[in-house]
Amino acid sequence: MAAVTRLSTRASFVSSIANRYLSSDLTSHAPLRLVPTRGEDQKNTHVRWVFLGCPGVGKGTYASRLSNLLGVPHIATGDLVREELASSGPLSSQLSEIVNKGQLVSDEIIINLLSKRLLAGEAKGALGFILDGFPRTIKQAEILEGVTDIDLVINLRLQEDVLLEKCIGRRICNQCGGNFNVASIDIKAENGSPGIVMAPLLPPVNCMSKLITRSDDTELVVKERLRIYNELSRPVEEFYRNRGKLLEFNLPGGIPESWPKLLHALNLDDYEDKHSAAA
Ligand SMILES: Nc1ncnc2c1ncn2[C@@H]1O[C@H](COP(=O)(O)OP(=O)(O)O)[C@@H](O)[C@H]1O
Repeated sequence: MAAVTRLSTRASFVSSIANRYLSSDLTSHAPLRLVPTRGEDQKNTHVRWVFLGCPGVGKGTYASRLSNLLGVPHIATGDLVREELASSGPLSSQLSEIVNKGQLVSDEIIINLLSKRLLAGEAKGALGFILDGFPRTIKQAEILEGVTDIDLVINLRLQEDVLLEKCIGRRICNQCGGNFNVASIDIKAENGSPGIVMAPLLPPVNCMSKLITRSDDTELVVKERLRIYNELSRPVEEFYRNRGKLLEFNLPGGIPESWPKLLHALNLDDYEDKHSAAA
């Protein structure tokens, strides 16, 4: 029940950070608001969770499932970057060069995209968030800490050879946006490390002809993203570990094996039962 209790923690009003943390040219953009501007005494039920983990680990998959279950927006900064890329707006060519090399976009650009997304959610009355792909640097974690209390940080873990295969096998339907994976993973237990089996996550027939691969999911770029994760994002795990907020979760396999265990780790097994009974 601990997680359900966390769902009803008090709302906190978040004010502008732009002039506290960012370069002056950003102060004209939307401030980063992480929680709607409602009364502190109002009993808002919301979640302020963060997903950490290497590229390809499944942050998007599990964050999106939890978002549906808990009725909280799933905000993936990678999706915001890809939307900006697809919009052919002023940032588009600059972003495509960075993303296709597997590098990180500047904190300024990311905060700006995230702020806009949060304000749009706020305008629709969204409460709380499940962040995926942010924070990715210590500076981003400090910015986040300056504006809101994060309740929980879930760190998804998988061994690196599996991550590489999963990224390379990832496919997206360019019509419905569904995420699939053609990789069939079967790694035997070795030298004390457990084996892992992950069945492919194949698309329905009507998506088959519309599958695309992300331009940054090539072997070379994935290896660079993993290197950058280890250098810049791994310290973020330690940041939250030191604050007692990190839940480490070693994925035991694909979605059928991992999802129930993740719900159990989050004390949400009852929550899912009640949710499906009410639906
Ligand atoms: N918080 C962030 N800070 C900087 N760059 C980011 C951030 N989130 C996403 N990006 C950019 O978008 C790309 C795709 O992000 P994402 O879909 O989260 O990828 P991954 O599968 O590597 O976790 C990243 O490689 C990076 O260039």
